[in-house]
Amino acid sequence: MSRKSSDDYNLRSMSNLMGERRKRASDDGERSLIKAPSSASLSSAGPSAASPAPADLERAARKQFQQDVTPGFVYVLAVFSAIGGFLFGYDTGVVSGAMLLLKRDMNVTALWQELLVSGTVAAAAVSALLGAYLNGLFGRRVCILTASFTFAIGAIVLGSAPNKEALLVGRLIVGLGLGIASMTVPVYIAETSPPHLRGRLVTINTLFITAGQFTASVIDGAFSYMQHEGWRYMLGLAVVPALLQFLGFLFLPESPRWLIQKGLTQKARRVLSQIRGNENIDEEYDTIKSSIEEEEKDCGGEGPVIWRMLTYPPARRALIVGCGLQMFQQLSGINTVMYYSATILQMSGVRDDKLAIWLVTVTAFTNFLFTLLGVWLVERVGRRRLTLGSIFGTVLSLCILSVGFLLSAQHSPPVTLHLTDPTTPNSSCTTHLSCEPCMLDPSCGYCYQENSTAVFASSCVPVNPASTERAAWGKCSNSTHMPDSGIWAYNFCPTSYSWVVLLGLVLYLAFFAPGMGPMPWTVNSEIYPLWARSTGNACSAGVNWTFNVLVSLTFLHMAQYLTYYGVFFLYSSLALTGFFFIYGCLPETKGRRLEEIESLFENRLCSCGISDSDEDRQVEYIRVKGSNYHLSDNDASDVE
Ligand SMILES: O[C@H]1[C@H](O)[C@@H](O)[C@H](O)[C@@H](O)[C@H]1O
Repeated sequence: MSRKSSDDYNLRSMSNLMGERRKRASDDGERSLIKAPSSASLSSAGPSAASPAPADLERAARKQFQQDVTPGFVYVLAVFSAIGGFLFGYDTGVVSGAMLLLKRDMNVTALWQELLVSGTVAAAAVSALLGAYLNGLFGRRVCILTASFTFAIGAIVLGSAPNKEALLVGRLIVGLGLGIASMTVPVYIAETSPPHLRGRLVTINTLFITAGQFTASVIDGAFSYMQHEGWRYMLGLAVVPALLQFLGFLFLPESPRWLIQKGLTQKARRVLSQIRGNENIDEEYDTIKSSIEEEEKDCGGEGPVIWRMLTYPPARRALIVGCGLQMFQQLSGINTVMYYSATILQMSGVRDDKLAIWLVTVTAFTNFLFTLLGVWLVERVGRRRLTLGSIFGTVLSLCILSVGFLLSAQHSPPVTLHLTDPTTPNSSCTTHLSCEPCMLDPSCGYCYQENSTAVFASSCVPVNPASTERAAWGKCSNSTHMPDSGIWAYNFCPTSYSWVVLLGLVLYLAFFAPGMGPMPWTVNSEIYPLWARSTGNACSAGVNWTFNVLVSLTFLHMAQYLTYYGVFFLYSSLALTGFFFIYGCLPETKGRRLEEIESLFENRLCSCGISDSDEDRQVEYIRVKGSNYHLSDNDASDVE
């Protein structure tokens, strides 16, 4: 919707709203507080003694609205949709623990491990793009049903897989479901929520992603005690939430916006009344309808949606912002931290593998807990401030992580015994002089003794090709630890600076999780006009999955060339670039109707736009019941 029509609409809707409010106020004895100003007074006169200050109006109306026009049904919709987020987190999180057991039960080589882990993410990237087409054609509800059905089939295939080829098929099926769910669920929640709750409800989806990751880590821990076939339960259990979502969605409605777009207006009205409870839906219905009609005139254009988006400046700017946010989310290294937190924890002195697995649940829980903080903050501080604060803290904590790794590297213990085994004469391990380069070489590990008073002999030896849990030969090759056997450090070095790394890890999650974790999904669900919403979300979700796989697959290789501190420093520079991008491009969308958000991307000098720009300062909106009215400059100065 253009700025002008949005303002006209705001005037109209505010007058209607005030009429309604006055009626209600007389019942409540609130007549003295809420009066209906005329359109003229709304746009020209400042508040007088007869009309209360806009801030009071807003407060009273918001209170009233929250009391009686937020039916619980929107929460039911959000929670059932967010099971898609839970499955996203569960399926991406559970595989690391399942892999440990699979390596024992089936002969999975390193290549197959990589295929099983990244096959899902790659399939998700492709199916997220496909999801745009399905969403436009069949609607959000059918897409969510398809995704949950696909998850359920994938889980059954995985749980009963007779060989690794079947496992790969199952992982690919799960990936197809993931891609569709990840792009549809935020859109569905955004389209069914009232504006004042939209941010919070969409953020619940990311909360469920992190809850899925946490649950996966607990299930991994619990089934790691099972000698055989524990992986079947780990991978197969996803069928339960998938079926729950499928059954739930059989009874839940389609998005009213999609229905109106398809001309199913009677049905759309029914759904709107159902999800808005006792609220008058005429105004919302009219806004959606007129914005769709206007969109068809203004940006109907010719050709595929992605082409129309690229050639229509507001949609193109929104696409840049949406994809940029998703890219910087992944470039900040979240999934490296999630996947390699066991290694980071081992560096801090946790040697016991079982304990390390359980401590991963602590990392996942911290991520969950701070995402919860994001759910609480998003409607209080807004998307823009939350994202900026979050990425700034992320940059700082990545620097702390980097410094921790640097200190550990500088004080890396030396290799004192250079041994060569006749069976591996050409091993690169003998060339490393300290633990740091030895650890970074994937074919070697560091074997040492702790607190030894004898002449301390530590060596860099090849890893056992059958299991990274022990050395190929020497003191660390015993699977049962003898009193005089050494400590096998694969992927980590003993260090006394682990507390700096741990501090960095905790701060990282505390800053990343409330903002950079959920906001890219939340913002993407609201910045595109309806005609471009599915395609915009599909592209940005595709970007998220693509960078997810790129960053997590390259971590170990990059660490070999740049060392750990180099990689984390690189992530922090990328996150800093993200900070400037967000500062320059992300407008505030809090409290605005989906139909008016498009105007935030119009006529900007910068390729994107800032909400607090001079232009926006002249046009202040008071949000009452999710509707806005347009104030003159005088009035704007009175807004709290
Ligand atoms: O927003 C989510 C969330 O923060 C997860 O923890 C992360 O693993 C995902 O990649 C990300 O998209």
